[in-house]
Amino acid sequence: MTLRRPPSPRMVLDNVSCMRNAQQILRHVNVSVHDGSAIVLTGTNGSGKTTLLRMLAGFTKPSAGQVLWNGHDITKSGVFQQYKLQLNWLSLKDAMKDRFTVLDNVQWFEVLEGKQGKSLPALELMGLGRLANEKTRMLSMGQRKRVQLARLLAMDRPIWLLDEPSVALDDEGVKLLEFIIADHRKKGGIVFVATHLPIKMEDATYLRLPPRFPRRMTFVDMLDRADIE
Ligand SMILES: Nc1ncnc2c1ncn2[C@@H]1O[C@H](COP(=O)(O)OP(=O)(O)OP(=O)(O)O)[C@@H](O)[C@H]1O
Repeated sequence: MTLRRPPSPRMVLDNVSCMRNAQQILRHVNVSVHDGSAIVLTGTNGSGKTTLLRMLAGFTKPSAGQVLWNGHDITKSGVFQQYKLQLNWLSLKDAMKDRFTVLDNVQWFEVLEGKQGKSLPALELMGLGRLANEKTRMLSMGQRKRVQLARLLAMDRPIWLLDEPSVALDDEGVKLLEFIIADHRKKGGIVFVATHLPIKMEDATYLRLPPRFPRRMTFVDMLDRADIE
């Protein structure tokens, strides 16, 4: 009988720390990520969720430790050239051109990927088919977020880095987000999500980043005390 070795993780954050402006933001983060996994980053404002996503995207380098992809350090230039093609980044800055149509704003990214035919179905799935030929400046915030989600689908890359993806979405939008994340994972995709809001994801790994400073009394605490006294 031969014993099959378990698959190696696709990504490993190996004792990763990060400094910004001479300040320690992340300390000794360790996590192994297999295909199909979801990693949910939580923590108070300023705890470093976006910093961690930026590091995974290669915008910021770890000050110690390594991010490994297929066992290779992503900061090595030969590796990064390949790794960056795996990434899909969604943040509060939506990188959309207001004077372009909604469809153009998705298709542009799809064409850069050398792909075609996915943009309109992706917009339709997001409930925006009717608006595909409207100028993007006509959209509400939640509709813009749906366009960003359509872009994820049209670009179809394996590793999604999502910073607050549910902000501005209505209930149906959040369900669509949960659906596309589940579907992506079923196909082996990996999702990192930084969020303050609940997003349903089966068997997700939760990584709660500690607050950077001891908590001081806030206005909310004062209001709570006023209730008691
Ligand atoms: N460009 C920057 N240069 C230096 N320090 C930065 C920069 N951007 C953010 N920081 C610092 O890094 C810390 C972590 O910020 P980050 O945006 O990663 O937190 P977060 O957990 O995503 O917060 P939030 O919940 O508010 O989105 C903050 O305290 C901030 O002061």
